Amino acid sequence: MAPTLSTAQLSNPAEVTEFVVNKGNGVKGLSETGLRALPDQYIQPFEERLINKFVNETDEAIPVIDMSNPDESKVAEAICNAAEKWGFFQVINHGVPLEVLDNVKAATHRFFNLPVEEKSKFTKENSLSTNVRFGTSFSPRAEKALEWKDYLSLFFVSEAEAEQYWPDVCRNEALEYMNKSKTMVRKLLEYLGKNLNVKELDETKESLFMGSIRVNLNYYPVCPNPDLTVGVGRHSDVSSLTILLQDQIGGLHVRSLSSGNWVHVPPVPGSFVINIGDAMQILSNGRYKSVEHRVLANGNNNRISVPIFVNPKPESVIGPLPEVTANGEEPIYRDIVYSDYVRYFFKKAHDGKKTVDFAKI
Ligand SMILES: O=C(O)CCC(=O)C(=O)O
Ligand SMILES: [Fe+2]
Repeated sequence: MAPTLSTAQLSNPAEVTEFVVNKGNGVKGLSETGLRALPDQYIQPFEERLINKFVNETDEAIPVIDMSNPDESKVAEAICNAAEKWGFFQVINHGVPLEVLDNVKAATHRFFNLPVEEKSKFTKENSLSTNVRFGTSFSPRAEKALEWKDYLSLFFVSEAEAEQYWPDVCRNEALEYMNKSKTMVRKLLEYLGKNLNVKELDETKESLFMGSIRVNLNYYPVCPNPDLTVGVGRHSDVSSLTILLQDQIGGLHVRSLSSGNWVHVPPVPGSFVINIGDAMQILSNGRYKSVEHRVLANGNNNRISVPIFVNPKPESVIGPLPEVTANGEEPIYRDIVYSDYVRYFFKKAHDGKKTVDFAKI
């Protein structure tokens, strides 16, 4: 049965927070009450809502790269160019079986369609593992305005840990998705690394670029006033690389480095959206760009996405790679323990590109 909230409860911010955040109904539960107006705490400041003035006025588009091109040097060149000029690109014919993508999308719907009693077993308060977290918005306690999104975050430690703690309805599909994507991730990192004079992805480099992995299942339910809020606010990712699977609904926008316009990332069936994260921007001494992006709320459709955040190991020290600074290039970032960087990111609300300044010299 759909959850209910009275009109009086809906206009009381404390009651809404109790229902969405503490009781674990999420914005999906809120959306399913059939509410007609956006509760106040989801109303974003005016400047965060202006996106529609900028989109559709641009014919810019992020590159779509066919990874099956037999001329591998062309693929590598296109990827490195996109990483420098856009920080974002899409890949097709990437070698990850389409069935694996369909299965993880179906598993995402299965998880979010569970009754609230089941999902709330995985909230911060209830989850038996700190590596498994069902939540809403980005950081509800730090944010002045909330985001219209629920998520399940799965930090991979081991198959055994996942077996014990990840939700049954999506565990195998999320693991399969993560494992089957690794060959492609390695390829991308090899191409990006070679262009930085990193000769091979040995154990040390693997641990630095892809030493830890987090899979998120994101759910953006239908929103009563999508123009007043956001699905995800402006931010850049703290990963080295993010691999994103989106469904056919659309709504992800990327800030063009050359024009400042917000550019829509159109859903391309069977593709991945790839973006450079802050860790890679730091490791490459600013050569590869971790770019601002955001997701619009949608008034007509529910949307899901499934990012894989490919990260350094939490205990890794990241800073400009010696291969990059060997030729005398001045480092623009200091060395920093990756987990300190991530902690700083999660301590505050989404605020565009500001996190990376934390590592600036
Ligand atoms: O859902 C999307 O398209 C993007 C989500 C995102 O940017 C994130 O989870 O960091
Ligand atoms: Fe992101």
